[in-house]
Amino acid sequence: MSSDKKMVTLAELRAHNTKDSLYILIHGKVYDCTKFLDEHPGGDEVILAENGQDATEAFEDVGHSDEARELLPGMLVGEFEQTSELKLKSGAAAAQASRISAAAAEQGSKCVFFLPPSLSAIGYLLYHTDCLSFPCSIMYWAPIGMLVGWFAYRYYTTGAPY
Ligand code: HEM
Repeated sequence: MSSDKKMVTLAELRAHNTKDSLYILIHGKVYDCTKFLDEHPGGDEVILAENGQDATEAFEDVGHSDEARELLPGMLVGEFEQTSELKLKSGAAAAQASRISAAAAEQGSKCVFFLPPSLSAIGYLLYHTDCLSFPCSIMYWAPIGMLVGWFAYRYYTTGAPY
Protein backbone atom coordinates (compact mmCIF):
# COMPACT_ATOMS: atom_id res chain seq x y z
CA MET A 1 0.00 0.00 0.00
CA SER A 2 1.38 3.37 -0.91
CA SER A 3 -0.05 5.08 2.20
CA ASP A 4 2.29 3.26 4.62
CA LYS A 5 5.41 3.92 2.53
CA LYS A 6 7.81 6.29 4.23
CA MET A 7 8.56 9.32 2.12
CA VAL A 8 11.97 10.95 2.46
CA THR A 9 12.25 14.64 1.67
CA LEU A 10 15.18 16.39 0.04
CA ALA A 11 15.92 18.12 3.37
CA GLU A 12 16.09 14.73 5.12
CA LEU A 13 18.33 13.29 2.40
CA ARG A 14 20.68 16.25 2.72
CA ALA A 15 20.69 16.11 6.53
CA HIS A 16 22.33 12.66 6.43
CA ASN A 17 25.52 13.54 4.62
CA THR A 18 28.38 12.35 6.81
CA LYS A 19 30.17 9.13 7.70
CA ASP A 20 28.15 9.06 10.95
CA SER A 21 24.88 9.00 9.06
CA LEU A 22 24.69 8.74 5.31
CA TYR A 23 21.64 8.49 3.09
CA ILE A 24 22.01 7.65 -0.59
CA LEU A 25 19.41 8.12 -3.32
CA ILE A 26 19.28 5.39 -5.98
CA HIS A 27 16.42 4.85 -8.46
CA GLY A 28 14.03 7.05 -6.49
CA LYS A 29 14.64 5.25 -3.19
CA VAL A 30 16.66 6.43 -0.23
CA TYR A 31 19.07 4.04 1.51
CA ASP A 32 20.89 4.39 4.80
CA CYS A 33 24.35 3.05 4.01
CA THR A 34 26.10 4.30 7.16
CA LYS A 35 26.88 0.79 8.43
CA PHE A 36 27.84 -0.40 4.97
CA LEU A 37 30.42 2.35 4.33
CA ASP A 38 33.33 0.44 5.88
CA GLU A 39 32.38 -2.77 4.06
CA HIS A 40 31.91 -1.23 0.63
CA PRO A 41 34.42 -2.88 -1.78
CA GLY A 42 34.65 0.40 -3.71
CA GLY A 43 35.61 2.34 -0.56
CA ASP A 44 33.63 4.85 1.45
CA GLU A 45 34.75 7.98 -0.41
CA VAL A 46 32.86 7.15 -3.60
CA ILE A 47 29.59 6.72 -1.69
CA LEU A 48 30.22 9.78 0.49
CA ALA A 49 30.77 11.82 -2.68
CA GLU A 50 27.18 11.06 -3.72
CA ASN A 51 25.60 12.57 -0.61
CA GLY A 52 22.58 14.81 -1.07
CA GLN A 53 22.18 14.04 -4.76
CA ASP A 54 20.87 11.36 -7.09
CA ALA A 55 23.50 8.58 -7.00
CA THR A 56 21.70 6.42 -9.60
CA GLU A 57 24.10 7.20 -12.43
CA ALA A 58 27.23 6.66 -10.30
CA PHE A 59 25.77 3.38 -8.99
CA GLU A 60 24.83 2.12 -12.47
CA ASP A 61 28.06 3.27 -14.16
CA VAL A 62 30.02 0.89 -11.94
CA GLY A 63 27.92 -2.05 -13.16
CA HIS A 64 27.11 -3.34 -9.68
CA SER A 65 26.38 -7.07 -9.47
CA ASP A 66 23.04 -8.65 -8.50
CA GLU A 67 24.60 -9.41 -5.11
CA ALA A 68 25.28 -5.69 -4.63
CA ARG A 69 21.66 -4.87 -5.59
CA GLU A 70 20.35 -7.46 -3.16
CA LEU A 71 21.98 -5.52 -0.31
CA LEU A 72 19.87 -2.44 -1.05
CA PRO A 73 16.48 -3.51 0.42
CA GLY A 74 18.16 -4.09 3.79
CA MET A 75 19.20 -0.43 3.87
CA LEU A 76 15.94 1.07 2.61
CA VAL A 77 14.69 4.14 4.44
CA GLY A 78 11.83 5.02 2.07
CA GLU A 79 10.74 6.51 -1.22
CA PHE A 80 12.21 9.84 -2.22
CA GLU A 81 9.71 12.66 -2.31
CA GLN A 82 10.61 14.21 -5.63
CA THR A 83 11.02 17.94 -5.81
CA SER A 84 11.74 20.11 -8.80
CA GLU A 85 14.95 21.10 -7.03
CA LEU A 86 16.43 17.64 -7.51
CA LYS A 87 15.42 15.96 -10.74
CA LEU A 88 15.92 12.22 -10.71
CA LYS A 89 18.21 10.97 -13.42
CA SER A 90 16.48 8.47 -15.60
CA GLY A 91 19.04 5.79 -16.38
CA ALA A 92 16.17 3.58 -17.51
CA ALA A 93 15.11 6.05 -20.21
CA ALA A 94 18.65 6.29 -21.58
CA ALA A 95 19.03 2.51 -21.62
CA GLN A 96 15.68 2.18 -23.40
CA ALA A 97 16.74 4.72 -26.06
CA SER A 98 20.00 2.88 -26.75
CA ARG A 99 18.15 -0.45 -26.96
CA ILE A 100 15.71 1.04 -29.50
CA SER A 101 18.44 2.54 -31.67
CA ALA A 102 20.40 -0.76 -31.56
CA ALA A 103 17.27 -2.64 -32.68
CA ALA A 104 16.62 -0.10 -35.46
CA ALA A 105 20.23 -0.35 -36.65
CA GLU A 106 19.94 -4.15 -36.73
CA GLN A 107 16.72 -3.95 -38.73
CA GLY A 108 18.29 -1.40 -41.08
CA SER A 109 21.32 -3.57 -41.73
CA LYS A 110 19.06 -6.55 -42.48
CA CYS A 111 17.09 -4.50 -45.03
CA VAL A 112 20.18 -3.11 -46.68
CA PHE A 113 21.84 -6.52 -46.75
CA PHE A 114 19.38 -7.97 -49.28
CA LEU A 115 19.50 -5.01 -51.68
CA PRO A 116 22.00 -4.62 -54.57
CA PRO A 117 25.15 -2.70 -53.55
CA SER A 118 24.17 0.61 -55.22
CA LEU A 119 20.78 0.64 -53.50
CA SER A 120 22.40 -0.48 -50.26
CA ALA A 121 24.66 2.55 -50.47
CA ILE A 122 21.70 4.89 -51.07
CA GLY A 123 19.75 3.23 -48.28
CA TYR A 124 22.72 3.46 -45.96
CA LEU A 125 23.21 7.16 -46.74
CA LEU A 126 19.51 7.98 -46.36
CA TYR A 127 19.33 6.07 -43.09
CA HIS A 128 22.49 7.52 -41.61
CA THR A 129 21.73 11.08 -42.66
CA ASP A 130 18.34 10.72 -40.95
CA CYS A 131 16.47 11.48 -44.19
CA LEU A 132 14.08 8.72 -43.34
CA SER A 133 12.61 7.82 -40.03
CA PHE A 134 12.20 4.15 -40.85
CA PRO A 135 15.11 2.34 -42.52
CA CYS A 136 12.92 0.12 -44.71
CA SER A 137 11.39 3.17 -46.40
CA ILE A 138 14.13 2.68 -49.00
CA MET A 139 11.64 0.21 -50.48
CA TYR A 140 9.44 3.24 -51.10
CA TRP A 141 12.13 5.59 -52.38
CA ALA A 142 14.01 3.12 -54.61
CA PRO A 143 11.20 2.66 -57.22
CA ILE A 144 10.64 6.43 -57.30
CA GLY A 145 14.36 6.95 -57.88
CA MET A 146 14.35 4.38 -60.70
CA LEU A 147 11.32 6.04 -62.31
CA VAL A 148 12.96 9.46 -62.19
CA GLY A 149 16.16 7.91 -63.61
CA TRP A 150 14.20 6.28 -66.44
CA PHE A 151 12.53 9.53 -67.44
CA ALA A 152 15.87 11.37 -67.27
CA TYR A 153 17.44 8.70 -69.50
CA ARG A 154 14.55 8.86 -72.01
CA TYR A 155 14.67 12.64 -72.06
CA TYR A 156 18.43 12.61 -72.59
CA THR A 157 18.39 10.02 -75.41
CA THR A 158 15.17 10.94 -77.26
CA GLY A 159 14.42 14.50 -76.14
CA ALA A 160 10.99 13.37 -74.92
CA PRO A 161 10.42 11.92 -71.45
CA TYR A 162 7.83 9.37 -72.64
C1 HEM B 1 24.37 1.62 -1.00
C2 HEM B 1 24.68 1.48 -2.25
C3 HEM B 1 25.80 0.57 -2.72
C4 HEM B 1 25.97 -0.76 -2.50
C5 HEM B 1 25.06 -1.70 -1.72
C6 HEM B 1 27.21 -1.14 -3.17
C7 HEM B 1 27.76 -2.41 -3.17
C8 HEM B 1 28.90 -2.79 -3.83
C9 HEM B 1 29.41 -4.14 -3.93
C10 HEM B 1 28.79 -5.37 -3.28
C11 HEM B 1 30.52 -4.09 -4.69
C12 HEM B 1 31.40 -5.30 -5.10
C13 HEM B 1 31.23 -5.58 -6.59
C14 HEM B 1 29.82 -5.99 -6.94
O1 HEM B 1 29.30 -6.96 -6.34
O2 HEM B 1 29.21 -5.34 -7.82
C15 HEM B 1 30.74 -2.71 -5.06
C16 HEM B 1 31.80 -2.26 -5.82
C17 HEM B 1 31.99 -0.96 -6.18
N1 HEM B 1 31.17 0.09 -5.92
FE1 HEM B 1 29.45 0.03 -4.84
N2 HEM B 1 27.76 -0.04 -3.77
C18 HEM B 1 26.90 1.02 -3.51
C19 HEM B 1 27.05 2.31 -3.97
C20 HEM B 1 28.07 2.77 -4.74
C21 HEM B 1 28.18 4.11 -5.23
C22 HEM B 1 27.17 5.25 -5.00
C23 HEM B 1 29.32 4.17 -5.92
C24 HEM B 1 29.80 5.43 -6.58
C25 HEM B 1 30.55 5.51 -7.61
C26 HEM B 1 29.96 2.85 -5.88
C27 HEM B 1 31.16 2.49 -6.46
C28 HEM B 1 31.71 1.23 -6.47
C29 HEM B 1 32.95 0.89 -7.11
C30 HEM B 1 33.87 1.86 -7.86
C31 HEM B 1 33.11 -0.48 -6.97
C32 HEM B 1 34.24 -1.32 -7.55
C33 HEM B 1 35.26 -1.67 -6.55
C34 HEM B 1 36.35 -2.52 -7.22
O3 HEM B 1 36.02 -3.39 -8.03
O4 HEM B 1 37.50 -2.29 -6.86
N3 HEM B 1 29.15 2.02 -5.16
N4 HEM B 1 29.74 -1.94 -4.54
